[in-house]
Amino acid sequence: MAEITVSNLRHSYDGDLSDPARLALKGIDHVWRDGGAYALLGPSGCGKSSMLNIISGLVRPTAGRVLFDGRDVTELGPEQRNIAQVFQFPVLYDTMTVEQNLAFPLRNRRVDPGRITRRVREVAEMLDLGPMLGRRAAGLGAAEKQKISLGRGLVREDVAAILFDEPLTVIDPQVKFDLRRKLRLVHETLGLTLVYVTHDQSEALTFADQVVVMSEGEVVQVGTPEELYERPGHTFVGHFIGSPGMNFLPCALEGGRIVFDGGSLPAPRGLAARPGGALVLGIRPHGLGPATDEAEAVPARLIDVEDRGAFRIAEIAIGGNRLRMRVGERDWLPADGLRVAFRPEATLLYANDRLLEDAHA
Ligand SMILES: Nc1ncnc2c1ncn2[C@@H]1O[C@H](COP(=O)(O)OP(=O)(O)OP(=O)(O)O)[C@@H](O)[C@H]1O
Repeated sequence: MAEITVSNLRHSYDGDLSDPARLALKGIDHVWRDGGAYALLGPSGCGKSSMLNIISGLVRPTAGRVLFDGRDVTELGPEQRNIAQVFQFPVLYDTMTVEQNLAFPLRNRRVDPGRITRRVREVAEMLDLGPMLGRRAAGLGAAEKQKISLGRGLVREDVAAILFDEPLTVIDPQVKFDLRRKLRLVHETLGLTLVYVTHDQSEALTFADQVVVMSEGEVVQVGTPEELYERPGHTFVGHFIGSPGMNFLPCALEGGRIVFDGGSLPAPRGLAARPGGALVLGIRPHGLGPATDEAEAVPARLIDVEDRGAFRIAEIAIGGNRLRMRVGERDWLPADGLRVAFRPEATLLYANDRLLEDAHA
């Protein structure tokens, strides 16, 4: 396994770098640590597959460098990079048995037969493929076939990293959950560097130690699932992660207070300089609650309440702002005279979409 560094990576599919807005990748610097379990998360078209294909060597970046353990591999093709890649749809040989399919990447590299048998059994065991090693792939269902594809990615011990490009899209939800758990287990057992591409936040958050969030050709935040949830570094992350996403209120700092349409709150103590650029207050639905005896509360109007089983999501209006507030099943929500408290540690400020790091109340 290797540490993979991408440095000032820019990519345009027509080779023209003159218009930054049109680039598939807009100057990315990132280090994929050796042995890390990463998710690469972002909406369709944000550049995830481009990044993955540049790491594996399937696509050459228009500008920038790719380093494996400090060695520049930018000009090398996929076969010289030693990367395993698992795609959305199963890639295997229908006429071969499960065992032959799993062994194929090793036989191809003339690995010692004894080692092949051991490794194939080990990986088959981890993926629950042991009982079907002798069966032909042709007769198996989509989930089994994709498990074999995953297994073919995992059997090689010499790879720099294993890249998964939305590998569970064709799998039904229950099996998906199971396979994700297995992949985590495989990661813990084998200590491989895994990069898992997905546009599904729950997949990313349950799989990865570190989530790399991309938007419009840029990496907007790298962090643990908890960091992304509790302290989104960018308004895009607040909006994209969480269901429902973060609430945002345009605001200004005046006389030591954050002032927004419909109310105000004390300004964060740590805020040294007055930030420039468009300022917004961000707060997760669980950072809001009906005020009990809080001195600082903001008048709000209840619009609607949605039952989500163990909790409810209330839609409220504060001035001209619409917000979502998470409330317990038994919390009392008055139709008139509702006052809402903002949990200070969940109240974050963003200038030009970037979190002001020292800025919570
Ligand atoms: N082969 C290609 N030729 C031209 N443009 C491309 C090509 N592949 C991707 N693009 C463009 O590059 C941008 C990034 O696409 P990319 O496939 O990397 O994003 P993605 O996040 O993986 O999206 P998806 O989840 O839909 O695959 C998009 O604007 C896309 O249209």
